[in-house]
Amino acid sequence: MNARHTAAPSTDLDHQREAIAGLGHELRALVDATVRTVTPADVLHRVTDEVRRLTSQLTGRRRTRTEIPHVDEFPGGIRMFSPVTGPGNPLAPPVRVTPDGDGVTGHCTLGIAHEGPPGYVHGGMSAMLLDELMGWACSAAGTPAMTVSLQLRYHGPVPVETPLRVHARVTGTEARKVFVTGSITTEADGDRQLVTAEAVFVAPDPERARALFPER
Ligand SMILES: CCCCCCCCCC(=O)SCCNC(=O)CCNC(=O)[C@H](O)C(C)(C)COP(=O)(O)OP(=O)(O)OC[C@H]1O[C@@H](n2cnc3c(N)ncnc32)[C@H](O)[C@@H]1OP(=O)(O)O
Repeated sequence: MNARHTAAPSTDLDHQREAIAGLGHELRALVDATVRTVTPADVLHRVTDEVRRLTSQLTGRRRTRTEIPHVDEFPGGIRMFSPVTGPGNPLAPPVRVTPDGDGVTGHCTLGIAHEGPPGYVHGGMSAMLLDELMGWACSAAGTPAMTVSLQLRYHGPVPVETPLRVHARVTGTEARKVFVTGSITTEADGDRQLVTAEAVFVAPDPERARALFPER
């Protein structure tokens, strides 16, 4: 799991993002502990009551389904609650994305919460990582777009608790269509592609984009 971000906040927005990331970090630790524990039922009941009590403290206004969080930059920027890159989402590893020469690279370590076969990553999780990174590659190329087709090949199992590298790059465009490839390797063996992907993304036409994202 990624280390908690500890840089000093400089604005209210940074302060809010810092707080969101802090809660996300602790919740990821809770999720990890939850899927590993062999503690007896009476302890689980006690913890369940405590978690229910904590959840009830997250009161006040909740954002609506289509509302873009004020801490985000959409499209193509910060997504605090993304299930892949969002530091505030306990479902996210989270993946740290960096631009590279010909696309984008994501770095993450998945835990037992993301397991499919024992000790290895769930295939759907690999698909989610690649889909997201390929979306970032589209944005990095100046064309924010949505997946219309995603084809994956699983060449070898992806280990959990192992630093991973997810790479994605745009290989071509045709009007609003963007063609993208991606791969997952371990950080230790960047030459051995464990999963590869080919995808077509489409940049929605402006009218469709307004209908899909009314609060953008
Ligand atoms: C905007 C940025 C948002 C970024 C967020 C992060 C994304 C992370 C990745 C995702 O998870 S995206 C979520 C999963 N994807 C979807 O939910 C998309 C569902 N599909 C749609 O909503 C519409 O297809 C879409 C808005 C993407 C496009 O609708 P449009 O009405 O704007 O496009 P249209 O249907 O006219 O198709 C445009 C071109 O794409 C082609 N196309 C459509 N579906 C295709 C397909 N499946 N395979 C190949 N090509 C396809 C279509 O033939 C056409 O080609 P031509 O221009 O050559 O005629």
